[in-house]
Amino acid sequence: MIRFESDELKNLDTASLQLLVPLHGVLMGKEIVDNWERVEQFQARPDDVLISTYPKAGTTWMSEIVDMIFCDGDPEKCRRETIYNRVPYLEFRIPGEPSGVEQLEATPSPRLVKTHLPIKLMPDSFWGKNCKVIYVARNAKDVAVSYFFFHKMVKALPDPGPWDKFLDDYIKGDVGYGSWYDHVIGWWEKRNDYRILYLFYEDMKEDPKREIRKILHFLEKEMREEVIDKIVHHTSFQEMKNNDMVNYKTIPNELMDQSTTSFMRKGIAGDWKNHFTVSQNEIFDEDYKKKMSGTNLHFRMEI
Ligand SMILES: Nc1ncnc2c1ncn2[C@@H]1O[C@H](COP(=O)(O)OS(=O)(=O)O)[C@@H](OP(=O)(O)O)[C@H]1O
Repeated sequence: MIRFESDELKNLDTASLQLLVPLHGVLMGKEIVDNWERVEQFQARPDDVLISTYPKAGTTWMSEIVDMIFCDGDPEKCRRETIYNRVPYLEFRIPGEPSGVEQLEATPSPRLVKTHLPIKLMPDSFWGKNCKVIYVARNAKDVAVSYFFFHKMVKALPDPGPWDKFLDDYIKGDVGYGSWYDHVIGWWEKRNDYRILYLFYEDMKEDPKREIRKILHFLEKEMREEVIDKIVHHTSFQEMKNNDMVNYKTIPNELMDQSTTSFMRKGIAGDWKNHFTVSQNEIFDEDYKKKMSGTNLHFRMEI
């Protein structure tokens, strides 16, 4: 279990964690890259369920929904542990704590696994074992804003600088996990080759019950109406914001400083309109049109 209590971690200079290095052309945290062999050779199990997203697209939300399903809709069972111990983060690595791979190796089946890896970096074992994957995609502009605030909060990420600079880096894919475009398109193109359920954050906001039904169908599970309603309630933004087992408040301030902005920040579709200037939006839209021109993948920028 990750407790963020080790002496090694307490004495760590967080600046050493902020370095991004390319891995097969994708910028990633150096700690992840240093541990890459273990990730690449990870042994999936056939009943693993993988939750995959580009950062800030709704991973924690989906993780809580799927764990609620696995716990037959019992919120008390979900409160047994923090989300990062219930749904280990495959490529996670921080000195002094078990890595995501180590955590997963010690987790009994059926396991829920979190990843932000682009599909081209996925360990082969997930495909060999025909694992089910739930992918959540969120519109590029809201992800940019959420990722910017996340960089300000998380001391293991590089200082994002001012918003204008961060947006520029993000458009170019010069951020951790690389280009949003490569990520959402890469997973979209393979959605019919493997058992992938491709969902959208905006659809979940619009009608969470409808999307939870899709998840239940995909996981071949049935639930009574009132249990589904309970899951919708327990995984609403307000409930999750106040739930210390999912809002990351258990992480020490030195690693994640939530004093100015919270992990559960706004939880809406369309917040980008409060942050993009008219000119930033024009530049973004022009670049977006080019990069998305070859795909039939469509996003709603607001609902
Ligand atoms: N229940 C619920 N409903 C709606 N929105 C929610 C919910 N839970 C988390 N969130 C919002 O998701 C954003 C965090 O994304 P991730 O969980 O993918 O972050 S991470 O990449 O795993 O760090 C972050 O988005 P922003 O508020 O826009 O920053 C969270 O607020």
